[in-house]
Amino acid sequence: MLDAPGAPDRKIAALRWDGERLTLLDQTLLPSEERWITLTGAQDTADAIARLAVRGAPNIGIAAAYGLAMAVSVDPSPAAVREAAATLSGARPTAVNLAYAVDRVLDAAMGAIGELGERAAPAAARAEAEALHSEEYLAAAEIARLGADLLRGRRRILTHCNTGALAAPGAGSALGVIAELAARNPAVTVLACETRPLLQGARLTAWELQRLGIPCELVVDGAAAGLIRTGAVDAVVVGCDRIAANGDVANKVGTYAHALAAAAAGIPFVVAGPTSTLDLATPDGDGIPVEERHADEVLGFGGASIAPDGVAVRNPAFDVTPAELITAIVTERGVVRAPFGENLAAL
Ligand SMILES: CSC[C@H]1O[C@H](OP(=O)(O)O)[C@H](O)[C@@H]1O
Repeated sequence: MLDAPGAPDRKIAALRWDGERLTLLDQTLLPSEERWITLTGAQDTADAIARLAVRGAPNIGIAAAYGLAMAVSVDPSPAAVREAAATLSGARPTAVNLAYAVDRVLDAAMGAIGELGERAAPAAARAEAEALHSEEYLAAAEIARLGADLLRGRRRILTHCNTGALAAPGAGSALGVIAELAARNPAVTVLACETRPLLQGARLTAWELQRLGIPCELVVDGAAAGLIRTGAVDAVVVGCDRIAANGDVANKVGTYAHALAAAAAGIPFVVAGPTSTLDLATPDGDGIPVEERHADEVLGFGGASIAPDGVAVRNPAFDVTPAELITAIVTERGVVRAPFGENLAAL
């Protein structure tokens, strides 16, 4: 099985599709265990997205697309198709890729039903999901190329959360840029922020970079600003979960702090992501829904409690970085700079 229809098999893939079933590398178990799970439809796929067994904006969308395609194969009636789409769309609120992907497959299924009847819906839904997967695979390669061109000569790169093959097809988004930069310049090194509370940086990015053979130093999130201030970082490169029409970007919580530090230090702060993450219907960052996750994620990890019983918790999973702090947004259609509003609309 390949990680994308027609794509060359890769060492790391977060999900695989065999034409009928979606299998996921359960990312909640990494790096200690590599366990693949097989899904059957909308509910188990939505559950996997909600608990971050599969995660990362593009891969959330692709998983949901295949989850809907599997559901349509079971029951292609319009009511069942719409219910399955709603189940999947409700899995997580921030990454616009989820709604984008579900809407594409839903439209394909409903269009087939309208034109040819319910029996045509499964093939139409499957084809749309596979088309999206292939598009995202190709987008990742172009983002890596354009991002590495942009950052030519930058060596010490700080990144946040996980944006590699575990988050998006192919080489990923921001980590794909970093991998291409490292392929062109062996002196490239990465400062990977651990990314509390679910530790996507410590558990996933460090794991990916080790497998890619790219030097990486793991840092606690709170160390990033000081390292940037003292000149230890040449550029910050991060992913995105939703880009508003004015260029404000929602990304993993902690990203805004890195943007502030980068601006204060005068180094580039670069966002990388496919245009499936662009939400021109949302005027600015204030309109982006920021997922608030369960307090337990903050109160402990791996079964160990790290806070007193009864303490109150806030656990926003994302924050919004204003466009004025962003040097450039690297998409597969080109590198976008300020004025972001008109330049994003022109993509
Ligand atoms: C390539 S998109 C990766 C993006 O998604 C992550 O969030 P989560 O791990 O909660 O899915 C994070 O915001 C990354 O930048």
